Amino acid sequence: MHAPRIQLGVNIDHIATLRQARGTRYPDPVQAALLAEEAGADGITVHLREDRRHIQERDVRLLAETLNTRMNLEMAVTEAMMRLAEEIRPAHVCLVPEKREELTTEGGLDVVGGFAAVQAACRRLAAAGCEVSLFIDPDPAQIEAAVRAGAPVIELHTGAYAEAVGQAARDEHARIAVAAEMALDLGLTVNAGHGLHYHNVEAIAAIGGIHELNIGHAIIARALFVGLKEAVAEMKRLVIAGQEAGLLAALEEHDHDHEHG
Ligand SMILES: CC(=O)[C@@H](O)[C@H](O)COP(=O)(O)O
Ligand SMILES: NCC(=O)COP(=O)(O)O
Repeated sequence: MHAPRIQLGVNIDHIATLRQARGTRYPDPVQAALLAEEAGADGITVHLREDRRHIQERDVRLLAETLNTRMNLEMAVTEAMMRLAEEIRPAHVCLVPEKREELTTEGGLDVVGGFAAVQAACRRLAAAGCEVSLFIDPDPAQIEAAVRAGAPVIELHTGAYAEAVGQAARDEHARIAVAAEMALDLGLTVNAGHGLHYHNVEAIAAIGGIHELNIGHAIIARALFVGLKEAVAEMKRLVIAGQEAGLLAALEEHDHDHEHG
């Protein structure tokens, strides 16, 4: 059974969080991005938040001129962000919900509730040459709305899975797997991310057909102890191992059905 190798997008927001805490020039997210690429990152993700708590507009502009892979710009659907994306034209734009008071992105984008605005944003970004992704919960209604809005890609929010334990984690994993299958059947490219770390990532990578995982916080945290290149390389090994385990399980299931069916 052949499948394209799963991609790892490294989110470097948390490098900028450390810099912004003191208002220094270091650590530099651009330097981090280049090291992550050298260590095997397939793309670099940045979330330019409205409150500018980590990544700054200048970082996005510098990255656009420096990256050797591709930028995935996460942003809210606001007119100011739309204009910036249309000017910079990142390879990928992921539309995300944003609340100023949140610690981190709490839920997925409500494509159903904000349909007209999301659809208009998808059209504008596609016209600017960006591949648009919608960061949504693993919810059939949101997936169906993403297709209607014209987004070719979704990123399934794995935060609830990452926070759950025991049976609840297994239930959240099943929700993501069912959502991924539905989205693939509808012709979408399926990415996933948020809260993934070295102990919970393989089970998500094992879900059939996932194209890319975007991971930041855990990689940057691990980099404190092993260095950024090693932290990225370790995560990449786990992601690929997870995908291979998933493919093997699918093959065994197929053989079993064939023999007994
Ligand atoms: C949308 C998403 O999941 C990431 O961009 C994540 O939100 C980054 O971290 P912060 O939530 O700390 O900005
Ligand atoms: N879209 C998810 C992302 O970019 C990384 O989120 P996290 O790993 O920092 O939680």
